[in-house]
Amino acid sequence: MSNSRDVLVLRRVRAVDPSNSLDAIVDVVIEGKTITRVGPRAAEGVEGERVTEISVPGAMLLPGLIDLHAHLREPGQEYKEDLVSGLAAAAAGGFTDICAMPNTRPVNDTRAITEMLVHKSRAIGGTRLHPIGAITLGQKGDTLTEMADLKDAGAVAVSDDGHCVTRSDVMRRALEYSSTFDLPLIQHCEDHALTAGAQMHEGAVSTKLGLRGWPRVAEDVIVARDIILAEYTRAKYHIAHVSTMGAVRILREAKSRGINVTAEVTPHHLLLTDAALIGYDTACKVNPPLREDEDLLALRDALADGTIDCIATDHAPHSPLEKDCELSEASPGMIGLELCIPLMLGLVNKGVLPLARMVDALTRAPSKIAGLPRTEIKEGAEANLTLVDPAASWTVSADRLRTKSKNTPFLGQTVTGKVVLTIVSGTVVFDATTKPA
Ligand SMILES: NC(=O)N[C@@H](CC(=O)O)C(=O)O
Ligand SMILES: [Zn+2]
Repeated sequence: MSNSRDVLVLRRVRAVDPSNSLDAIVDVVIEGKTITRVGPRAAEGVEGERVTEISVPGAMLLPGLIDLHAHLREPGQEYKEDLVSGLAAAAAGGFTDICAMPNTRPVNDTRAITEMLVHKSRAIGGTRLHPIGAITLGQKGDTLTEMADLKDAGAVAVSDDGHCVTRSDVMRRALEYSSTFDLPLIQHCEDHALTAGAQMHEGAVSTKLGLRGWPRVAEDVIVARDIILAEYTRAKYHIAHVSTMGAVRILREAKSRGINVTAEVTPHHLLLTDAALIGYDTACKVNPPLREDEDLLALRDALADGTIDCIATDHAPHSPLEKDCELSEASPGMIGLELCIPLMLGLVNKGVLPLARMVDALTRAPSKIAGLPRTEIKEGAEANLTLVDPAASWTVSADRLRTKSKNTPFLGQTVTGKVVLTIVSGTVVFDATTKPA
């Protein structure tokens, strides 16, 4: 985890940082916490006892990845995940920074819990954790939290994720209140009255399986209403895990009118459809549900053209208690931190997603939304970096994952692309360079 190396040299890496118009084979020299040299021959002459060299043939160096949406389950559900396992999974996934959703037990709706998360995660070290505070007390959707306190304690955004703020009056006040503290408000867009009893996306597959569905419009009506309220209040509004073609259309139109709205998409919504539910696999039960081909294509297009700003994992660990059961009993969610890079590189390799957009969507874009310091590859910047071996193939299996929970439909699949090194503020927090890929 820690390292006392004074100088770290990454030799001949393909450094990709679109925010600095960088895509070149270079050496990168890190001294202490800082990137001191970046260039084709930057490592020349750097030698000595305290120099550590890392050379992974064909490796790609990215600015440290940032996840706006992860569930670490602490406090309260440590049997699914805790800060130690969640931060270890984040580091192994290449994330230098992750934002933790507040749907814990109890809900993070107070200064005390936010402070606990900040202090405990700092003591653990490694990937940095940025708490997200609740919008309403207990995420019940009625009474606003003390957002000034949450922000002061370290919260970077507010969200009732897992639940939607459905009341329009509450949403209006929440947007007004959060904007006075310049906190982005992240909405889980679901009109719960339209999704009661839903197990999956409403469509031909749900009909065939005899399962109650969550229609696209349950997401679309909230997105539309919220954008109207965001325009009215001039607040910073962010859509969590957008999943429908209708929401994409509304988002695109809002952006074209200059409204302050942003959105994230998950890897699973870019790769899977409701067809994955045909075997009643509880690993594929997730909120919002996996949709249809036309949604998936709309999401891909919108991510590629920047209408959707960023990729977020929505890492949602659940134990066998919540997943080894009937679909109707199962909790929604899937893990994501350690699969994000291979899954997204898969889309890059297929020509669906330009590499520069993938990198931007995992680095600059989320840092801007959450107001976090940027991670970047340039001389003088703090060394927050992710080294990836884009050619390494590996098979996803429970024993290779650091997260406590193994709920993913990608188990058993062979993927290409592997994070080999994660550096936070000059310290190596994950290192697979010496182990076989
Ligand atoms: N995505 C999910 O299906 N589940 C999330 C909650 C959420 O992000 O809505 C969870 O906390 O398990
Ligand atoms: Zn959600």
